[in-house]
Amino acid sequence: MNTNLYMTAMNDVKKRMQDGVVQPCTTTYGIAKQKELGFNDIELAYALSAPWAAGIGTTTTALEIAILAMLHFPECVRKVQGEIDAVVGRDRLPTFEDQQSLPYTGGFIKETLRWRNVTPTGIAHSATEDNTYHGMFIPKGTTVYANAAEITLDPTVFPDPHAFKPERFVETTDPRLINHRFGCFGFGRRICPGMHVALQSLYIVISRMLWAFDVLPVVENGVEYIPGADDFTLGLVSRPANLKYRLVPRFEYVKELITMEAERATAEVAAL
Ligand code: HEM
Repeated sequence: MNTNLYMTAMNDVKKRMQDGVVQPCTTTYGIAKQKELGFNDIELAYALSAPWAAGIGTTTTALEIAILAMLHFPECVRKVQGEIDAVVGRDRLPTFEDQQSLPYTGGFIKETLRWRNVTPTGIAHSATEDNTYHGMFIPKGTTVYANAAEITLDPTVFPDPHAFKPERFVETTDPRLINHRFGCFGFGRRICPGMHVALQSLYIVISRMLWAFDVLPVVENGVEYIPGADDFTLGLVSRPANLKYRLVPRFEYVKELITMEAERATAEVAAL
């Protein structure tokens, strides 16, 4: 299935290159250099598309963790919505231009990624040389995991680490928090190359979601159901289990504005 998907995506760009209606991008670059790279079509399609696959499950999981946090910490949601309403108003959706003016919303996203880690054990690395760490000998070739989940709960950096406090990233003079590097994206030279795409995606989706909707618990047999804050699937990417919620429009013309925005975005993509 992946091969079909990746080949279709690449062939679409090839056709648009032939028709002269394409913006230069990684794919146009790769196609132009195919012979020089020595890749056949399938190899090239994978090289161009597969890195994005690493970004889909991870980014949607981060969004699900944000929704879980919204259900558990409605007072933080009200502050995000208050900030968005004051800065953006009611007549348009938030845009990337608003991002710098929405510090609490930014803090909410940072706190989401800190509170519950998308990849709690990080990705396996291999020691490239013999090491001694805190008196423990780690021979070359050892598989090493960084305990990412614990790193983002370190009380010396994040006091009261199990509390959800977006303001810890806003009302601070601590350079470790101001320059917070998001442990959930890994470390060193193999740090996630899609980190900035992920952060921008989360900003635009979360700010627009909370501009438009209240995120509320579902009601089952007359009782509000809130998924457990520690109820997560096991695996490299760890998702909230049994996540259920309701999106309730915050005002009447939400549907109309969102439909208009979807049509505008579709037209923009078609024009590329
Ligand atoms: C919230 C979303 C994301 C999370 C939590 C995340 C997390 C990670 C982590 C932990 C690693 C391993 C880093 C290491 O080895 O130390 C990684 C690697 C990687 N990520 Fe992401 N990622 C996210 C989004 C994305 C996106 C959107 C893309 C692509 C557009 C992407 C592409 C990649 C690739 C290609 C690698 C492998 C890099 C390498 O091995 O050199 N990721 N990511």
